[in-house]
Amino acid sequence: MTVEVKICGVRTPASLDAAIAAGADFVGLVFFAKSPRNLSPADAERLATAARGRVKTVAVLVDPDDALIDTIAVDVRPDVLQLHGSETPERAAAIKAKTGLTVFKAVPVAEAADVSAAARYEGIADRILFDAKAPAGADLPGGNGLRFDWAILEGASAPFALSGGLDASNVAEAIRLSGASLVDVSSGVETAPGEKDPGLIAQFVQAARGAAPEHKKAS
Ligand SMILES: O=C(O)c1ccccc1N[C@@H]1O[C@H](COP(=O)(O)O)[C@@H](O)[C@H]1O
Repeated sequence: MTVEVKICGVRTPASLDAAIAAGADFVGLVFFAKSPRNLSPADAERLATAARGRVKTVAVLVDPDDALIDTIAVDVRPDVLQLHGSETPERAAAIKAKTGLTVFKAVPVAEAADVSAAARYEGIADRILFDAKAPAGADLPGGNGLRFDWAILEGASAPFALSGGLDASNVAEAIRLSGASLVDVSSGVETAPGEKDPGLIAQFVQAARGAAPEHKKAS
């Protein structure tokens, strides 16, 4: 099984090109004012236009209102909406119905009970994205470079995505322990918050491609 890769927080044409050259499947465009990766809809539209037909784009949103969703869906035209806030299953379903887009729902994880709680999004979200729970009072709900115990995902319903503190040195182990079919990285391919590094992006994609979940490996 090939594990898909998402490079999140792409802000420049050079970073977009680096992700495509490395063979990423998705790039994430972040719409969250407090993030060092935040984009205006106009800048995101330019990047999404450059990406079209080369790599899938994911709009990363945190509790978006309908006006922002309309702007993103009409102007940016991403392939996927990633809901990274406290959106309820009902809200996620309404956003999916309104836009007709694929929806990834991020679920914050600190312990096994958080993984079970993701079941309420089954049949609504196209993919659950398990991300490390941000510390209380953190500015960002994601993109903090924090990880959690990947082994607690062993019983999660597949297919799911994994993020939180991944980098080229640990992504193969994360895939092996969790069984994730998509891995998502932001801080782990940066030299400073919001500054993507082409070499780190290439190393990350290569490391993820070489990995296979434990239970999928040939004996
Ligand atoms: O990256 C951000 O700035 C961000 C802001 C708001 C919501 C989500 C965000 N990113 C998501 O966080 C994880 C990756 O984080 P990291 O690799 O630990 O830095 C991933 O799901 C991003 O899509």
